[in-house]
Amino acid sequence: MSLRSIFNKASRSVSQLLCRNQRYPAIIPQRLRSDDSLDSFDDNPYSFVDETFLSMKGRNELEIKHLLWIAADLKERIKKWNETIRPLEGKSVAMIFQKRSTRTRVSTETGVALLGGHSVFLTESDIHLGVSESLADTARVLSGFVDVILARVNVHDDLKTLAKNASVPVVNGLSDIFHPLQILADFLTLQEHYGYLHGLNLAWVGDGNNITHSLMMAAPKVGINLNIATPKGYEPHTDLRKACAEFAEEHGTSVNYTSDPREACAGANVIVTDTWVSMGQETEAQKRLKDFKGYQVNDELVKVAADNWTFLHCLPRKPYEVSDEVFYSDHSLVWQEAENRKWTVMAVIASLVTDLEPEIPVPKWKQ
Ligand SMILES: NC(=O)OP(=O)(O)O
Repeated sequence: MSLRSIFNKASRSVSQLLCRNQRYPAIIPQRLRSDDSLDSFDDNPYSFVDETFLSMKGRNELEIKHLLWIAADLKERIKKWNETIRPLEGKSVAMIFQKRSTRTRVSTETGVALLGGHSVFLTESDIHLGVSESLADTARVLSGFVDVILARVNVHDDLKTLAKNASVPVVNGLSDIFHPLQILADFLTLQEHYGYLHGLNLAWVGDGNNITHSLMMAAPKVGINLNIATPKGYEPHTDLRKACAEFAEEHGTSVNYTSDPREACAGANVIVTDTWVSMGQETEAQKRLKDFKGYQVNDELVKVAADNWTFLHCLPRKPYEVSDEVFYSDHSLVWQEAENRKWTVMAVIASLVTDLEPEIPVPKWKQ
């Protein structure tokens, strides 16, 4: 045994001893189990309870932090200590994709494999999805084969249909309304960079889209203050603004909306943006490029940010929304953020179907 591996082993043992009394309550998988809970799937896509992992609207502070802790634990133990952790041995994940993907697809496939599981990538041309077999029937059939369904859909209602009819957990791999997996990766990245989440001021600059909505459902709960700048007509959904305000009030955080990117970025620790033309909006491209003029995150805009500012982007990136100077700067955490998609989706899937508990010490959430 080399000196290095003896040192690694000793460090791991000390970590495990230190964290023994610091566990959060385990997350109980909140799957649909009885007809009673079907009532929560009403016609309003914004008001349902998050029964599986569709939006993070229904996830509380402890659950979000527990997922981040599991993700950090997997990253440290597998990547740093080279441990073998295989809680998904014998388990399968169906990955339904109605849209293209690099990060969500590859992070899930490789992450599930790393945990000992098996994934099946299914596009609309592979299965009878909504064409010669209804989504509901597809959900019922897949539930007999796999332990988790992860789906990237055009319309959020399709996720609800899958979740309503599946007897296994359904994970949102992106919909028109939410992208919760991305937000977990963002939080893990910020936790790694700053060493805490509570008290960070995060400025969103751009479209009030699925990423914005997911940030709004989670950031106030973990102590992050939000300043959201969108052009008129591209604001986040009103019902979600109401929910976000309630989360902020409950957790003592702030949420502000403006159409002025400079106002949103003033004093910001974290600046986040996304493409101005999401998948499926290609026909609106010309109008959107015009409407978002002045919203580029660039050297001029970041002058008003805090000295320790960082930049996040879910990717893929276009130069319209962020200049090369910012995107490739030392302040940009985008590659670390992309990698963290893997550790966080692993945490979500493992926590839904196994009793996996973290072994590293609980992260320090406050400065
Ligand atoms: N951020 C993200 O979801 O990337 P993909 O579209 O490549 O999955």
